[in-house]
Parts: sequence; C-alpha cells; structure tokens
Amino acid sequence: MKRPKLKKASKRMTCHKRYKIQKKVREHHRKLRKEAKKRGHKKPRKDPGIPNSAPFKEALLREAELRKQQLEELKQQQKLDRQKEQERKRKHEVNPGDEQSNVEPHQEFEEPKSKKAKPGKQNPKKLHCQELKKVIEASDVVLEVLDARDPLGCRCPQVEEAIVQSGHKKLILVLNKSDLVPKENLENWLNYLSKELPTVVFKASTDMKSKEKMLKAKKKAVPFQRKLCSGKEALCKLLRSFQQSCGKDIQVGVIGFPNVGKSSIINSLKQERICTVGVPMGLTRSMQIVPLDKQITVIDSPCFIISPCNSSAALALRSPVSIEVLRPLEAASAILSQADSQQTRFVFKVVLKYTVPGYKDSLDFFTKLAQKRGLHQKGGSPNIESAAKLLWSEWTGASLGYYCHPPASWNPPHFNENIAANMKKGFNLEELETNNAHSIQVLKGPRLANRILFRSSGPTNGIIEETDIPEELPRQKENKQNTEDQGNDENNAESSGVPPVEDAREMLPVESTANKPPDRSFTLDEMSQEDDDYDFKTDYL
Ligand SMILES: Nc1nc2c(ncn2[C@@H]2O[C@H](COP(=O)(O)OP(=O)(O)OP(=O)(O)O)[C@@H](O)[C@H]2O)c(=O)[nH]1
Repeated sequence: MKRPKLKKASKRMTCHKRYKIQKKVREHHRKLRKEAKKRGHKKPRKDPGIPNSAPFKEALLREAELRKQQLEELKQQQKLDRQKEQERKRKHEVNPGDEQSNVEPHQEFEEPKSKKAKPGKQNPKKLHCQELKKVIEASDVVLEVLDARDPLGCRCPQVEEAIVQSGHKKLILVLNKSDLVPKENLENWLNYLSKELPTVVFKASTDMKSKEKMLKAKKKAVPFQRKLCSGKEALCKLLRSFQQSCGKDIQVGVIGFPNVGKSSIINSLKQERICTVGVPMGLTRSMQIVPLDKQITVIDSPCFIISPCNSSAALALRSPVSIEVLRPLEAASAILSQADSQQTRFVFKVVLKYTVPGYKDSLDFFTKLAQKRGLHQKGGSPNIESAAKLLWSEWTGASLGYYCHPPASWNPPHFNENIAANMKKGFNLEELETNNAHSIQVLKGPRLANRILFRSSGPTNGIIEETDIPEELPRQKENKQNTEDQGNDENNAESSGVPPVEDAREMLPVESTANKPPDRSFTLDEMSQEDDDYDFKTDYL
C-alpha cells in the first residue's frame, strides 16, 4: 500500500528561541574577535598610495621606480645564470666522456667559446692603440685636434710625450669646432696654446657631400662647402711652408680624442666626403691614407683610448662609445656635476629649452627633464634613463655650444723651452698668426643663448701602449653581455655599424619610451596566470 506523503516539518519557532540563538552567535563572534586581538592579529588594510599633497611624492615614486628597475635587473641576471647552468649541464650530458678528464666544467665551457667562436677577434682597444702608433710612426707632422669647447680636456699628455720622444716629428694643435665658442674665448685659447705649439683655428664643414654629389654642386657658382669651412687656407699654407722647408714629401697624421672632428678636417681639406663622419663616437676604427696633393699626404686615425683613472666627467665626454659600454645615467650625471654653478644652471635652463626650474641633484634634474619632454615609462613614471641619454648625446654631439676658460698655467712636463722652440722650427708663424686672425673674423660665433660656461677637468690621460690597457671591469663585461643578449633590434644596429647606445640616442627624439620590453613580458606572464585561474568550464556549466 502506498504510504501517504508526509508533510515537511515546519521551521517555525518561538521568537524567544530565535532571539536566544542570535544572541549566542553574536557572543561567539565577539569572543573570537577578542582572542584575535589578544594575539595581536589585525586585518591588513588596503594601501591607499601616496597622496597628491605629500611634499616628496615625486622623490618617493622615483625611488620606488629605481627599486623596481633593480629588481628587474636582478631577475634578468638570475635568469641568465640559470640558462648558462642549464647549457653547461646539457653539454655534459652530450659529452659524458669529458667528465673523466680533470678539467673543471666551468673552464671547459668558456675556453672553446672564446677560441673557436671568434678566432681572429682582438680587443678593439688594442687595435686602436696599434693603429694610432702606426699613424704616429708614419707621420712627419702630427695634427692633434682639440675641441674648442674644451681644448685642454682634449690634450693627451701620454701621446704628446710619445711624439716628443720620437725626436724629429712636429706637433701642431688644431682648434676645431671654433664656431661653437665665443670669439673672445677662442682668442684667449689661441694665445694660451700658441705659446707652446703652433696652433691653427679651424671650423670644419659639417655638410660635406660625396664625390658624385660634389660634381653636381660644382655646377653652382659658389660651392657651399667653402662657405662653411674656415681655417683651411691657414692649415694648408702652414703645411706647405713646412714641406718646402723640408724639401721632401711629408705625411701628416691627424689624431685626437673621439668626436673632435679629425675626419671632418680631412674632408674639409679635400673638399670631399672621403672619411666617415658622424655623431656616434669612435666611428674611425683604422688608419686611412688620403693624398692632399703630390707632396702632402694626410692620415686619418682612430681616436685615443682614454685611461680609466680620469675624472668621471672626462670619461663621460671622451670615451668612445663603440668600445666602452657606458651607463647613460652615470655619464650624464658626471657632465651635469661638472657644469654645476648657479650661472650654468640658469643658462642651461634657457638655452636647451629644458625649462627645468631649479634642481636639487642630478636625479631630480633628469626626473623633471623627462616630465618636460614627455619621456615616460609604462605606468606614467618619468623615464630618467632616456632623459640622461638626451643630455649626454647633446653634450657629446656637434651642436651644443659650451666653453671653458684657459687655466692660469699648465706646463706639460714633456715640453721645455728648447722642445717648444724646436717644434716651431720650419713653420711660418707670422703668416699663421694673420691667417688665424682672419679665420676668427670670418666666424659667426654661437648665439648668446648657446653660451654655457663649463669647468674643464684638465688634460685627459690616454693609453698608448697595448700592455697598459686594463682588463675589462666585471661591470663592463656584464653590460656588454646584457647588450648582446637584447633582441634583434640591437643586433641589427651592430651589423649596421652603429653602437647600441648610439642607436638609443638616435631614437631619443621619439618622445615616448613607454614600450619598454621587460615590463611588458612581466605583465603578460601575470595576465596569463590570471587567465588560468578563471575556469570557463566550471563557471558556465
Ligand atoms: N659644429 C661643428 N661640428 C663639427 C665640426 N667638425 C666636426 N663636427 C661634427 O662633429 C662630429 C664628429 O666629427 P668626426 O669628424 O666624425 O669626428 P672624429 O674625430 O673623426 O670622430 P671619431 O671617428 O669618432 O674619432 C660630426 O657630427 C661632425 O659633423 C666643426 O668644426 N663644427
């Protein structure tokens, strides 16, 4: 017999009982809270961030950004180490026989890499030294090119000493880029330097064209290169007078620190683009022989190698970027600290249109500069690194005018009166003086706004002997490795002969740097994790 369906039991209860239960539950919760309080455990509060009214908000954000960057670098380094370790293990697995030999695994991995992968590759600094020595040996007259913005900083006592010790070679100073300094300052430097050595004021033409374009330009009435170049006549006459006094053909070596305009001078003398010229430092990597006429041959040379014991400002301004791997922030900070006076800051602000209204330190300056120029990272924080690159490229480039005063005295130890007199022998110095005066007269000089007073750090020590070249610092190695490991973009830059840092400089005018790769990869990972957490199958069924 079918049993009748029972009615569900009612949940109704008396109010007295319901209130009693609710009271008990409240008491229980209160008890739990009390116990938690006794244990000192509090609910974590949500971080409200830095309020806009906080006085040091920018500095705090910058610090946080730096910390984040450091963490990223550390992660990157750890990743590289792991990859290396895995590679090493894989090699061991492939060649287990090698384990029986007593060679340490680390050495075993590194040695064949350097020997097999790059068989004929030499340290580029050593190559530079070899080439430079060859140029000095081959020359009868050596032109030491000085950037008129910091002539003393472009003099290298070690190289000058080597020339003096050779006995029979002549040394001439060429004050190039004279268009970038005020005329009075140029005259002061000319007086100062002429006391020691024959000095020529020069302004190389910077808009030189190749042979084919030259032929087209010749059809015009006045070749524009001539209009741009100044001091060519003075230099040519000086060399010719010396050649005539010698009575034989002469070789003229052109030497100097990077970017002083060695190749531009040769191009100006030839009125043709023969040597490679460009803003990136250290473009010339080997000697290049250029016949000027039947009797005079000019030799272009790679730049001097700077010694690491120089001041940081000198290192920032005179290190060939293709050889040294510099950190833009350090380099730019060193330059900024060298231009550190109230007056300079003021002119800085006006001239470069940086419009940075006063700054406490270099970091503060670069933060404000990045904000002004719209150089931002992902998340909107100012891109300090890009701002530093911008400043560095302007100071080592060919358009920014700055100048420094000649010192009260500097007596190079390798020059005594006899040597100085000997160096001047055979040259028509009176003619040179009048020609220099004419060259200065012709020059326009920089705009008033372009006059930034700079404090020179004095002569820059260079390295001329290969044996004196120090081993790479661990940080340099690390930097090089990092730049090598960066993606295809930089490989392309290397193959095109443009160094990575320089490449970055050329990219600077592109305002935003928000597309930095490391942050992107990180967020993608995060996103993929978040996606994994969401299970469509369970949620939508
Ligand atoms: N304003 C100005 N710029 C110049 C002058 N001479 C050279 N430059 C610029 O300076 C930069 C470097 O010139 P280069 O001739 O390549 O210098 P370099 O000494 O041969 O350089 P490296 O090959 O790196 O050793 C180029 O951008 C030139 O246009 C000058 O007299 N005035």
